Amino acid sequence: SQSELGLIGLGVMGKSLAKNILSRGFSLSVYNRQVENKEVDIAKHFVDEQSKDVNVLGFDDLSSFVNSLEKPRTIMIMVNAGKPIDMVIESILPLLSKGDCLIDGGNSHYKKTLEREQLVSRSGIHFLGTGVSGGEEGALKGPSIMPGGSKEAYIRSGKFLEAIAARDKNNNSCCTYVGPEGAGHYVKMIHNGIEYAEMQLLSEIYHFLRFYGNKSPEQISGIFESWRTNKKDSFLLEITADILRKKEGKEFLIDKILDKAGQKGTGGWSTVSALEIGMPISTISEAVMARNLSGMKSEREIASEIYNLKPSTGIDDEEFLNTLEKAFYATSIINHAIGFDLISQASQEYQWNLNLSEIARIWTNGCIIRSDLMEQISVLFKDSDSISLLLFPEIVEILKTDITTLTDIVSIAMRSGYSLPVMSAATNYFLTYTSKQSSANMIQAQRDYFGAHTYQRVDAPLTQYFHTNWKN
Ligand SMILES: O=C(O)[C@H](O)[C@@H](O)[C@H](O)[C@H](O)COP(=O)(O)O
Repeated sequence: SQSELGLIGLGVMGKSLAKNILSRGFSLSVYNRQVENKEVDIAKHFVDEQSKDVNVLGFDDLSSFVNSLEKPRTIMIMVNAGKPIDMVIESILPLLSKGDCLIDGGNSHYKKTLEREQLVSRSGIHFLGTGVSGGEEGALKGPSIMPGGSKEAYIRSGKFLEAIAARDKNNNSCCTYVGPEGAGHYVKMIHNGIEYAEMQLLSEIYHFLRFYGNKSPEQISGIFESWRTNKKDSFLLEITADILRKKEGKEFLIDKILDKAGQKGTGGWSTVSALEIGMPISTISEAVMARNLSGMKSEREIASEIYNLKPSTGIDDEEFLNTLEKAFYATSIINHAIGFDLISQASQEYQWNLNLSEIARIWTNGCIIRSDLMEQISVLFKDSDSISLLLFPEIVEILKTDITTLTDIVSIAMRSGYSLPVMSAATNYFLTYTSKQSSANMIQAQRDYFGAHTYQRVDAPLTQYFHTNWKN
């Protein structure tokens, strides 16, 4: 008998997803190309590993793989983003029939996804550019899934994705049709942007508590564990507290890890997208810049010798820790607001008609940024998703009081010689976002002074632009 679903690419995510699919009772064909100088037939090896009661076929030949699938075919492609996905499409397209559907589950760039969708649709093939979040464990037990592309394809193939996805608190699937074209991969990209900033926020707070607060990793783990209560829990807070308890012999593993952060691009792409559509993205771009700066390890070592700055340590009493906890949560809210504002703006820019409440709902479980805050965001956007998160009364109530915790912690850190890139970016963003009068009138004057770029006036119709001969 033929398989209901096909999966190409048995890497970390592909293998876990394949096991997830089999655990839901679907019949599955898996394909993995023969890797040079590797004896093992990866697909055959995967099949041998599975228990006998699952329905799986393994192939290292693409046409036998395609012929093993029920028509119209649905094939998930789990290979690295970029060239590998184009190579798979190129080799499989001639083997497919009209109405078949390809699902790209990698971290592909949303503009490439649009190109690929247009390419395969010329052969009558459907394409779903699909964000999959949750890492290895999420892929196995239930990730958050963000499919975008042809609605028709989703109507037919979405059932597989909805079945393997995580469940939200009402037991609904954390998978929904996000929108047309590259909307699925766009939303996954911003998911990763928010993820970058949340990770950086926890990292800079860990570092501040470690060196300003003179706390051991274990003590900091305890503090983060305490923050997980009273509806402020998140997957990233949970794993960070876990990481800080990990020992190698008597030593903490965190102290053995080199402070040079890697990245595969989605945070940077989010920043480029914000620049393209003219939106602020400061918490996310600062997180990307912090990774770039961390990469300059040897130069930082030279600079630290030359400048020999001595960051001071401070009093980290109960009050300080309470203030820090509030500042952490306030920064996280501002970071999420920035991410959702960008999604909302992109939705208008590209006419994708994205549903922010549904996007937040499928991010309440399975994905890396799942959190109690995301539950609240999903509910808030249900009422209206045309305003910023920062304008909902429930959020105003929190930030109106807690803005002082941000300015307190950031100023203590700055005075003591510690950088808090994401927390200070959030503070700067919020102070400007909440000020009727910004400093941009001076920018307009300077631009007009040296470049006659003209300016609008507060006392004239906004349709009129003025130029001043500043020298006279
Ligand atoms: O949602 C997820 O499951 C992760 O975000 C996943 O997509 C991956 O781990 C990122 O690629 C990490 O991104 P960097 O390698 O850029 O940190």
